Amino acid sequence: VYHGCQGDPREPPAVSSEIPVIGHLLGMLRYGFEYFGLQTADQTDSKKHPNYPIFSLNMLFSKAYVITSPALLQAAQRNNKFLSFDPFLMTSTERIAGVHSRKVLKLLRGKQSGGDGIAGEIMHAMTPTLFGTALDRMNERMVELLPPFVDELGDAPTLDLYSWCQHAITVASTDATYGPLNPYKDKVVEDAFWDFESNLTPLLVNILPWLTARKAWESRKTMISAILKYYQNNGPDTGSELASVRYRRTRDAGIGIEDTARLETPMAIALLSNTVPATFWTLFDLYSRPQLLHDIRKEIELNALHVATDGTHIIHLADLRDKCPLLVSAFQEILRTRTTSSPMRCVMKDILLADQYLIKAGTLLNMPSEAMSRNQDVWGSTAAEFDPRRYMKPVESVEHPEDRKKDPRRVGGFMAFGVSPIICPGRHFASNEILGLAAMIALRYDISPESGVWTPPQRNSMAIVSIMGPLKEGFKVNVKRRKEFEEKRWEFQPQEGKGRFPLMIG
Ligand code: HEM
Repeated sequence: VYHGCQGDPREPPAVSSEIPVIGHLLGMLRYGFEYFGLQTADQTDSKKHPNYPIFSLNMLFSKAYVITSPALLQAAQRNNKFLSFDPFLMTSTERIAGVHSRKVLKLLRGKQSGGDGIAGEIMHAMTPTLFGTALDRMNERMVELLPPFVDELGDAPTLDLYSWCQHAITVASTDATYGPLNPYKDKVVEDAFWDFESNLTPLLVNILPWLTARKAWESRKTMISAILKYYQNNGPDTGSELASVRYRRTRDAGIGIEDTARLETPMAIALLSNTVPATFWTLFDLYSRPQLLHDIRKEIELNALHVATDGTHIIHLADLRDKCPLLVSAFQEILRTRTTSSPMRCVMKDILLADQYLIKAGTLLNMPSEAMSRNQDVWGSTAAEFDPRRYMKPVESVEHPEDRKKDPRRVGGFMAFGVSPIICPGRHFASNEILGLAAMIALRYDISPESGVWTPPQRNSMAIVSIMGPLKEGFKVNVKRRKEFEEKRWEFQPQEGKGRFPLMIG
């Protein structure tokens, strides 16, 4: 528990809000975790947002420190054992998943907070299910499902590209995870999930949620009963290792089947809420740059497209990974420039960060990517620019000799998949899915915005857990089949043991 500001001169400087006392709290309710990033230095408004390496925000009953410098981010990483994610995990278990049993919450809570540490164990057990042969199996299923969606893309001349991404990714990702009895196969359950995910803020605020968060509350009920049915029909037996490991570990810990179903609701958030907007922005950022799109099409066509004797056009995923460095680099640049990742930890003990700044036990520590992703110490003088070749190794950039001097490793600045030691284990599955889809669409279709201009659409701040800028409304586009690839049969070919992408992590 934080006992108020002690006024220690070593504490980071406080930043005031326009509305006294409750301003920062209201800001968080309005903008979600993105609010912390909005407080960091901004070239257009440098007086209101002083360029401190760390500052504090008084939040009525608590205090949050916001780190904006990569050096202090690394200092925080060195003190990781005093920074905990557990309180957030428990809040999300209660408010998002809706688990209220004291006994179950104690089982799940971290050992350092007096619990049995089961939530941490389940998380730990998931990591190997998203690598190696388990990842191969999920990729195989996922890429079987995507081509029919891409085939249909050209059927209607105008469509909402965001809804299209949402439906295709939901079907392919949940089927690859849950198998033939996938509870999200039912469109009612799919729609319930997106109503739930897009309205999480009132659930988290938790004031009479059955009234104030009605949509999310009702949608969650629909999801839970579908997941329960999936368990009753032994769905995990025919699902991925990810689904069966989560089910088994939870049940083995002594948690009842209904609470196990509740605990499964946040899994769909991890699986979908970043991948969908990341797919949309990947398409948006490639199609809005005609020269880059042209270069990437050429790269894929030359290196990853194979034509079988019966004329089937096959995109090899391992070739996208190993032989299309521009595509992989541009994807990471899109993640760097679009992410609103803002890792948050609870401070468990007073820490003197970098021998200079005192951060006090019971406060929150936030590390918003807005500041880090654009920091010149990390990214050099082009930090503010979109450079699709930024991550290419020297040998890969024959056409661009100026890239030879670049060091592809950037410590402390790439935040899209989190910061060590909490790094997204689903990043390889997501990259296979997003890059496979983007590659096939790029070859087969021309896409232009219905409005005539690629103006970035508005984002939905109520979808508080997504860090990839989910949209508030859709984005209408015109789609035209490219002449050279009309009327062809298309497939993906995954390759055993080659599912991991060489991605940057923070
Ligand atoms: C482009 C897509 C994705 C992005 C940008 C992304 C991003 C992230 C980030 C930033 C974190 C760390 C959160 C924090 O520190 O507070 C995270 C954690 C996590 N992600 Fe992802 N993610 C993506 C896709 C996926 C997928 C497809 C899965 C599952 C198959 C997944 C599963 C997870 C899990 C389980 C964690 C928690 C890890 C832990 O606590 O140790 N993610 N992700």
